[in-house]
Amino acid sequence: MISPSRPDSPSSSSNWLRVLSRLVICSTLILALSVALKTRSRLSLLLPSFSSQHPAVMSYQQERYIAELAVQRACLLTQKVFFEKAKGTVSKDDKSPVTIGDFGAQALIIQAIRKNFPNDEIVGEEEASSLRADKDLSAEIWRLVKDIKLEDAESDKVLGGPLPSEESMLDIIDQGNSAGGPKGRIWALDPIDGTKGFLRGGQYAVCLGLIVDGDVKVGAIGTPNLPVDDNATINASTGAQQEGSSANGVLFSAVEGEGATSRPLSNGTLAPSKSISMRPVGNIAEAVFCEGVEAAHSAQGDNAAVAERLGITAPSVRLDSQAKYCSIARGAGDIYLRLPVKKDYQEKIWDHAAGDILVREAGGQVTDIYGNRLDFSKGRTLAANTGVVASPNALQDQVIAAVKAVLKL
Ligand SMILES: Nc1ncnc2c1ncn2[C@@H]1O[C@H](COP(=O)(O)O)[C@@H](O)[C@H]1OP(=O)(O)O
Ligand SMILES: [Mg+2]
Ligand SMILES: [Mg+2]
Ligand SMILES: [Mg+2]
Repeated sequence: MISPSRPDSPSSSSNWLRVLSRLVICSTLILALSVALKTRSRLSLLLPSFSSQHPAVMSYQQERYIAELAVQRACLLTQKVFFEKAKGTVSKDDKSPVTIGDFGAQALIIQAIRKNFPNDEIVGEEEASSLRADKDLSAEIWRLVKDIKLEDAESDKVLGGPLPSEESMLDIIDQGNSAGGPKGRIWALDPIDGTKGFLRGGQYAVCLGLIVDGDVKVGAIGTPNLPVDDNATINASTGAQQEGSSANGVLFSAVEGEGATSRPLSNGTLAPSKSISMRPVGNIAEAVFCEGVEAAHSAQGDNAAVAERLGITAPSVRLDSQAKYCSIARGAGDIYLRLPVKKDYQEKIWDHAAGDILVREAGGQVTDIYGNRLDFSKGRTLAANTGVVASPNALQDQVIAAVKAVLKL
């Protein structure tokens, strides 16, 4: 027969022990929870810098903001050069205006990256050795750079304010010397993309992309001479007819998984943005090509053969620079073809990084002529790719099939 247990029996004291140990576990859990909550609220106060090391927390919002603001400030410089010095110089065979704009814009943008993301690497198109050898040119660029600031003092401070000296400007230009590669955070910078367009008085772009572990995550492109109106007719010679006109000047940006936006360029804080997307095209024969102006940069005869194969009859929109990516991303044109002229030309990462994410986030695909995604992990060039084909998701397979047929791939 089993006797009933008494309060002082061994089984009753083990009950007490169990209750006590539960109490200890509960209070430890409560303590751990409160420490975690406090740490989280402290992190959220530090979020801008925290997110740069832990992108999942805030998906590159700070990077996008700095990229947009830095590109906007650099556009103040390029436009100053464009209106004061560049327009029409192509006929005089004087390339120095674009050189001034290139170096000046690269200095201003790298300064902003260094200030906000000091551990990141930068692949910039320009390097300062030729400038160190040309004291007059260096002094001229410094005179321009030192006076460029956003009208809003706070925004300007975020980018690091004015550079301290001409020497520091040269040093900073050289910090775009990263070899690129498959690991880490690498900014790809083209301070003026489409130098020919710039000199022609037409389209050019200031382009900045952030590549993380070989994939583009953030892009910002300033196109001072593109019309603000998405539906305005554009061609190679559409430019900023008048200095200070509010009809032209657009800032595009995109973050992976967050869509693409555009806003008018401004002199101070960022203007309100709107979301952009590629145009839905039901019948591919109704699509419009966006192509380069320079015959040396893409094979225009092959482009025409692809258009014919797809039944496209509308004339191509011809533009210099990554303004082509921007145009198709906002539905001002549908398909961007850059078919190779020379087999051995390797495209540069700064010529495509920002455009790649912009189009992908606007509902398109960007591949090479074989239909492979652009591979930004190979160093300073797209060594694994040949040519570029970009179009809305629904059309890409058809376009690639036509490209392969024309190029006999
Ligand atoms: N031989 C070439 N093939 C393809 N692209 C080139 C070639 N030479 C220069 N580029 C780059 O092509 C881009 C502009 O071409 P497009 O306007 O036809 O798209 C620019 O990035 C330009 O450099 P840069 O940045 O120095 O202007
Ligand atoms: Mg370029
Ligand atoms: Mg360039
Ligand atoms: Mg160049």
